[in-house]
Amino acid sequence: MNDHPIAFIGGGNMARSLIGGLLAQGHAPASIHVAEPVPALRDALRADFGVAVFDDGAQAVAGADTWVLATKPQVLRQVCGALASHAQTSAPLVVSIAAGITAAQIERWLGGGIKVVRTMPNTPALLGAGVTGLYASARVDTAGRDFADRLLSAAGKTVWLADEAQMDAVTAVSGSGPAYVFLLTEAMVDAGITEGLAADAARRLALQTVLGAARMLTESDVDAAELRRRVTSPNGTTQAAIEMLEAGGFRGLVKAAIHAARRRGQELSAAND
Ligand SMILES: NC(=O)C1=CN([C@@H]2O[C@H](COP(=O)(O)OP(=O)(O)OC[C@H]3O[C@@H](n4cnc5c(N)ncnc54)[C@H](O)[C@@H]3O)[C@@H](O)[C@H]2O)C=CC1
Ligand SMILES: O=C(O)[C@@H]1CCC=N1
Repeated sequence: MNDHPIAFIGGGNMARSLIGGLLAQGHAPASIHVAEPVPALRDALRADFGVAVFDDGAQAVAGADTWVLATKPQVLRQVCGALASHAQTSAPLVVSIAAGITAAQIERWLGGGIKVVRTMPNTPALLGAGVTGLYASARVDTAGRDFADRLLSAAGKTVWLADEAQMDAVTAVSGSGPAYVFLLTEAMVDAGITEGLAADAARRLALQTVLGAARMLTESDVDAAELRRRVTSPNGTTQAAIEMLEAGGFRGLVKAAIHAARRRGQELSAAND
């Protein structure tokens, strides 16, 4: 797929992460076209990646048989409307990364009869350490699914879903998920400073702890609950901390947060239809 032309519509943060992954996989920069209205972002894309940049979507999709929709959900209807006649002519495989917006909405906005793969990557894609949930609409054949899988594999792991209704839950767990880990890290650093550590020491201790814990989670067969138990000595320091988190409703709060994110995904679909 390395010279297979791909058009990105939107050249913001996530598009940059995916483009970085494609280039690391050996994709030819000249075969990546990006439509991005902000001149400074276009300049940065050209300078950083050597990709072909355009201020107009129609120019970017010319000759590309895969389109990646990477704008905010709020502008996607308008973006698709402007590209509908091109979609009808060239019948591309359309891969969306937009939160909330359904495959059926995209297909309708592009004039109908279009192959759409709806995906939800996350920002560790920048390091090739992301994870993406994917759902293919019925029109997408095996070759289209394989292509989408390879495209998103450049950003990390892939998880296919048979039921599109689950995509908002994917968004809530892994799409938004890095922010939860960052918030926990911020809170750990702040608390360390409150307990008397220098800011730099608190930061280094917290960051390496998150990295080490993530590696233990992903590099061993032991589940999170058992790993937690192994840190928690009876009547020890961890037990004191965990009891405080449980008493404060930590698990319920995480559930409520993820539910709120899933609901917002559904609202984005309805509000931008
Ligand atoms: N940031 C994240 O962690 C994740 C974001 N997403 C989804 O990715 C999409 C993009 O998000 P970000 O990259 O964070 O946003 P962003 O704001 O960094 O990028 C969107 C880009 O689209 C450009 N744009 C606006 N109108 C356009 C048009 N008519 N044609 C072409 N480009 C246009 C904007 O100038 C901007 O650079 C969103 O739909 C979001 O739901 C998905 C997974 C994770
Ligand atoms: O916050 C958002 O809406 C996007 C989708 C997942 C991560 N960022």
